[in-house]
Amino acid sequence: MTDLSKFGFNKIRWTIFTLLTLSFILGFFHRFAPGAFAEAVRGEFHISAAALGTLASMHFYTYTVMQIPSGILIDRFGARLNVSIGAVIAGLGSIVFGLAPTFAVASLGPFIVGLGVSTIFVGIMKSNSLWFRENQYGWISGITMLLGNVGSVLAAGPLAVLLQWFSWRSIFVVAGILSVVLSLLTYWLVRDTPQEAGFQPGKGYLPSQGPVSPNHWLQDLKTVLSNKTIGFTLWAGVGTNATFYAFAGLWGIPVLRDGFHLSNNEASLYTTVALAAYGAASLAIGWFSDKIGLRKPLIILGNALSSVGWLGLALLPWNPGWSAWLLYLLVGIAASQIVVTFAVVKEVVPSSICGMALAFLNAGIFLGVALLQSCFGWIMDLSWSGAMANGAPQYTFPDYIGGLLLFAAVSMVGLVSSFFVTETYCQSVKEKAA
Ligand SMILES: NCCCC[C@H](N)C(=O)NCC(=O)O
Repeated sequence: MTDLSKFGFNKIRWTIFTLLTLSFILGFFHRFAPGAFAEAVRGEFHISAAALGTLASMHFYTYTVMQIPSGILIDRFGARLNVSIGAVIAGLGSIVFGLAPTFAVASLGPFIVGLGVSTIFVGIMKSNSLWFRENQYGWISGITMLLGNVGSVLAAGPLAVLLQWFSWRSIFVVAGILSVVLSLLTYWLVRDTPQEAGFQPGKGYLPSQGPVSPNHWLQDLKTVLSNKTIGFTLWAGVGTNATFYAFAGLWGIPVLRDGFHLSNNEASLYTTVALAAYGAASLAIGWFSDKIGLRKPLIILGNALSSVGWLGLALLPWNPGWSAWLLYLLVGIAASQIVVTFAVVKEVVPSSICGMALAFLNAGIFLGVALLQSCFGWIMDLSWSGAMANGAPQYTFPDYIGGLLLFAAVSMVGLVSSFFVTETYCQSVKEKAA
């Protein structure tokens, strides 16, 4: 084995990080593209809005269901193999969607894409845990989240512009080909561990690396599921991050439109800026947590800010303008707490099974978003006056208060849970000898 220099080490790890991040960003393209291309796709297949919603949601179903299996596979066989295979599958799904002759075949596209991209986020987080030192994990997770978030912004505006020159079909086929190319590059250039890339252990700049777990995966899964801190961090993450995603992704715009008569464009500015603040705060909170060597106070602070934000949105007499900006930014910034939450989850289990633990938290947040979005709508319908216009129900601000109070309650449960999270001092538990 050759002992390469620190410069060589940095070059290899940033190449790995860049390749995995590009796949992550492409994953965001696949997640948000059906929204950007909604009218074009609907027009071509002559389908209703509900059918389009079902088509887009296929991605989320397979993605969520596949999180824990992906974590298990990544812990066993590494990020390189799993992300390479995942990116090829995602690419094929995108090509199937782009070439689909019928709506039934098109529905298969997001299903296959969701299956493929389900390996990417856990793959990158696991790879980060093996290529970056423990006291850099918050910072590198923050950069990962920030770049993913950039992907979601890119997927909205620039996609709509691309559609002026190219058909949605050709854009999906090209995205599919790009995924396949990224998969080949990942297989060629990514290495699961510094040792695999030829670095000798014992150098100061090398992160320590645990062995592959000797246990049956079911036993490791039991270890993850029975870890109390993981349970508490999940509640804390749902209280901040799932509530925010449920709001920014669905209810944050209609509440301004129905409650204050803002146009769609004016209202969407608030959620876009809140998402941008979330991305920037993710980087800051990860860096700050590593710097002070603490995780728990930031988890508590995130849930406290989130609770105040949701209570403010439900009960204060806010209006579009500075008070709305303040409250939207507050819940967005509080949601960045998820970076520290992911770091704790990685640190309270041996590194050999951290893929599974990260996947469990991610799946829980996805499920939380889906459930919270539905419950919010269901609560709105309970208070709805029955007013209709052009065949659609008409809501007013008071109809949104129940949903906002629900989010406040979930954040407060998260706040209580966050006090029970174990402080890791930014260090992983040690691997037990096999
Ligand atoms: N519907 C979005 C939920 C986001 C959950 C989590 N904060 C996250 O960013 N996960 C990364 C991923 O895309 O899997």
